[in-house]
Amino acid sequence: TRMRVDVVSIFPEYLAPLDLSLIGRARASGVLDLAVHDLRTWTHDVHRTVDDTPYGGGPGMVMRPEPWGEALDALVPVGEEPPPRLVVPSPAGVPFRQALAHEWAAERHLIFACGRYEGIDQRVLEHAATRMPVTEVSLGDYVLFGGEVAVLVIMEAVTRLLPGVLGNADSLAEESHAHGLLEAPVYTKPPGWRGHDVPEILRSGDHGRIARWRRDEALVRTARRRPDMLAVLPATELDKRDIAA
Ligand SMILES: N#Cc1c(-c2ccc3ccn(Cc4cccnc4)c3c2)n[nH]c1N
Repeated sequence: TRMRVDVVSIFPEYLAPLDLSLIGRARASGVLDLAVHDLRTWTHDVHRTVDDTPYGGGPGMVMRPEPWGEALDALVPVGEEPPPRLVVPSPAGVPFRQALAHEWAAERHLIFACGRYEGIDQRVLEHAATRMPVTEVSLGDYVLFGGEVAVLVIMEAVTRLLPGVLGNADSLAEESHAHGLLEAPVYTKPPGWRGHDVPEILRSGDHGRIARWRRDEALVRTARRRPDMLAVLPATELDKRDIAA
């Protein structure tokens, strides 16, 4: 197996979609070995308590350190080399981008800690960092209830980069953010649909002109929707299309 992934959550059923489609296939092909664990496995009281009131006051509850400590002890064999990476989705995390997906696709073992409530006691991450690399990561500037949906997103972005998971590797090459621009629009049959026609050029068979048309469309879209992405393009890319302002 190329990659082992452990996910710990108090809502393990939230991760059920990881059994489907591409990720299901990656698991079946043996390239990905995924296990989802219920954090309450590592509680010992009759109520299986995972949360408590926050020191310093404030609203909501905080996830207790003890169950997380025992969960990580159970999931990280002593002396595992290289150590797994612990990924903790959090509103306070570093932005999750394609570069991180590529980095994490090269890991042998990932452990995802799904927080809920107001988050996980920070000492869990501090202690884990003495044994393994730890990354707090955020999907974006909006507030979710917990880390589970972030793990679904991260797992999709990472798994599709594993060898043999994507059917035709070409679609990797063309994907957005690979050439630093947004994707050009895509079309398929019928050529005319509800009065909307496919751009003639795409049906011309002139592959040179089609490639140019797609790049122009990608640049226009990027300039309109994500000017921030253009700011970081190497100048040569802009010069090529002489759209430098
Ligand atoms: N990744 C990611 C996230 C989260 C996220 C992730 C984990 C947890 C665990 C608990 N919460 C709720 C919560 C805690 C503190 C303040 N506000 C909300 C989470 C939110 N929100 N937005 C993102 N992009």
